[in-house]
Amino acid sequence: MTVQSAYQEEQERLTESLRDINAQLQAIGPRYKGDDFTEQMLDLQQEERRLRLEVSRREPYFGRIDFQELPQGEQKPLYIGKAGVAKQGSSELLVIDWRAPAASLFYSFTGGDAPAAYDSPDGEISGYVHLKRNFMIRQGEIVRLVDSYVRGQEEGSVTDEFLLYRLGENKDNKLRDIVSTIQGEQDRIIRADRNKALFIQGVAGSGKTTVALHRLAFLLYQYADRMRAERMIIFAPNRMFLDYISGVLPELGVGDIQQTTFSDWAVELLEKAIAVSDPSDTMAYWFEQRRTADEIEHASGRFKGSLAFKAIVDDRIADFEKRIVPVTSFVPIDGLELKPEQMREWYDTDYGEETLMKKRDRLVSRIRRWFESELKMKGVADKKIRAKALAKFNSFSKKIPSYTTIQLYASLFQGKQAAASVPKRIAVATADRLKQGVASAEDLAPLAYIQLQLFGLPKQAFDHIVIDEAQDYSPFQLEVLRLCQRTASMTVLGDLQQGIHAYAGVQSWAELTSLFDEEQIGFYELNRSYRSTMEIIEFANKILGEMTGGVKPAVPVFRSGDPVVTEAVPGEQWLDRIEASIRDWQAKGEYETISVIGRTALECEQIYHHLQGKGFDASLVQSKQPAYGGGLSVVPVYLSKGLEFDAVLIADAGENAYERLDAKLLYVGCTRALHKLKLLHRGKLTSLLGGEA
Ligand SMILES: Nc1ncnc2c1ncn2[C@@H]1O[C@H](COP(=O)(O)OP(=O)(O)OP(=O)(O)O)[C@@H](O)[C@H]1O
Repeated sequence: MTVQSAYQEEQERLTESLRDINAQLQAIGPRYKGDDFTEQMLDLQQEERRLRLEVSRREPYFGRIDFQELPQGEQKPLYIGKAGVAKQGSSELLVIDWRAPAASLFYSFTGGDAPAAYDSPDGEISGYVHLKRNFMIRQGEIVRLVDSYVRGQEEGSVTDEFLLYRLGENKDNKLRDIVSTIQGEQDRIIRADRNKALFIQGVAGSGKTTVALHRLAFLLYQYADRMRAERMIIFAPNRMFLDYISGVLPELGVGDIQQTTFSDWAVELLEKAIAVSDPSDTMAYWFEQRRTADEIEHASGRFKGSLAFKAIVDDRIADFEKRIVPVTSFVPIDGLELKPEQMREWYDTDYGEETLMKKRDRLVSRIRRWFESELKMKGVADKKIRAKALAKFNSFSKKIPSYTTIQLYASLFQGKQAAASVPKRIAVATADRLKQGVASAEDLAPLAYIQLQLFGLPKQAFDHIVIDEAQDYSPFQLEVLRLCQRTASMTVLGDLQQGIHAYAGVQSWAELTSLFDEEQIGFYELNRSYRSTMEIIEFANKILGEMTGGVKPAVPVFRSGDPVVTEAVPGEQWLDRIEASIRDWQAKGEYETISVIGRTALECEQIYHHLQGKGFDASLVQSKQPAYGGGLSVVPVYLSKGLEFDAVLIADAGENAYERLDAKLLYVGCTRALHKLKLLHRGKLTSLLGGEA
């Protein structure tokens, strides 16, 4: 078949499919507004269906795979879209959902004449793939049609033409879904076993964030009866990043998943009993001035995030628990005695799995009930005696220790015990802070942990947790989240090579995986980078050189672009040359998003004001920012993590800006670029890049 006739045939089928979808949409009645519960439920279902059809109307499908099931099946075309659609009034499928078992073939098939297979609820199904076709459909028209595999042609291998086309596009201010071009190694993660803690080490631009979001959509589809969106949660590094990723799930037809930062979540769990210090202060401390390797190694965040510190917290909690059950008898009136053995028995046997403060409060209530009923049985009616007994109860119960989370945490930094277990400078700084009712980000994991031990989780446990940029998490943080689940079902993703928050995060995945039993873990690596051109990736890989920490360097997709340029600039011309580069790029009109990435917030302010003064419509990204608006932005390098831009200008890659310890920072900055990367440097180029004058 010629390309022309294939196109015509597909266009006819598309028009027919759209007619069907439109007819189904029109047949949906108005929304129900009454009070009847059953009707309301039906209305919700209908509304969901309407939304699915709306998604389909925009782009009914993006792929087709022709499959012939063995041993005797017929060759059938399967059209794959974001939502499955049946023909009107029939069970025959016009489009199958990308998450359906058969659709996995579209992603996993790598070519060749041998039979391919996919897992279905009825077991493995194998057969021959005859055709793999990609479409791009806009406003009811096929604007692009690419056959990436035709059986019997081109040595039978799948080509990447469609992927390359998609990767070559410009980006705006939001991350997008990738359903039409998910790659085999990504698909394996998306469809991986539900009951596992999946750890994903993925190089910059390998699609980690995107894959995690698609995985959520898959889990909700596949385990609709067991997993609920409201019981899923995504942890991202900051609110700007949350805004950046906020478009993907709705595009995939998924709503209601909680999206938060660890800090916001912990403050909520602590019922806002404590304020959190401004994260920009921490950022400023670590990134605006030079810090030594020793300072990083001995940072209080590393100490408080460690399992060794968790053991100290556990000891403190155990000590509290040991003191809950009184060791002396309670004697409210002469001749009436409640022995400690009895109280111990109640505590140990009756309150089972309750949290500590609940057990403590129940014990106190029980003691009160005991003496009240004893007095009644003994017929003690004298008001004076009763009042005296009550006073005795009050003083007895006061001796049973009681803590708020913050009190218990604060007690770790006071007294002799603290001196023995917590370094003095950390104890003093933390105690001072807590006295003022303020916690720092590093206090939140232990505080949340204590809260869970004392009072428990107020809401339902999570069905699934996604943690993005997990290399910046401490083992203690992950342990806290692990406790909020019934079974380990997590997607934990990150890149050790981008571990720029070394003062708080981990240096190896083992620090996090060791929290789980071996059989609970799945470990995946993503080494192909989809974001940047080959030139940019090869350039960025050089920055890390040998210091890869056991992580394989990023492998580019074969997408070539402009060479990376480094340019020396005299100090006095620096701002003008930044301006000239941007002007040049904007004049070409090739890029939608451009970022000037500076080393510090101070440097960025300077650049931003200069650009503003010259009439540029730029935005300055700051750490508390709730959203990133796209266009031209000026971003401190440490805030650029997770984002991407069509063109990136590293404002100053001089030796003074990036020393050896800053390799990961510069790597993060360079790997934000999709198509164009240029580095200016005042003075000598950083030795990370060869150090030329
Ligand atoms: N299979 C794919 N098809 C098309 N685009 C893809 C694919 N995988 C990833 N991308 C694109 O690559 C870019 C990087 O993806 P993403 O931000 O999810 O990667 P990441 O691994 O989280 O990156 P980083 O760690 O550098 O922040 C995005 O623009 C995404 O759309």
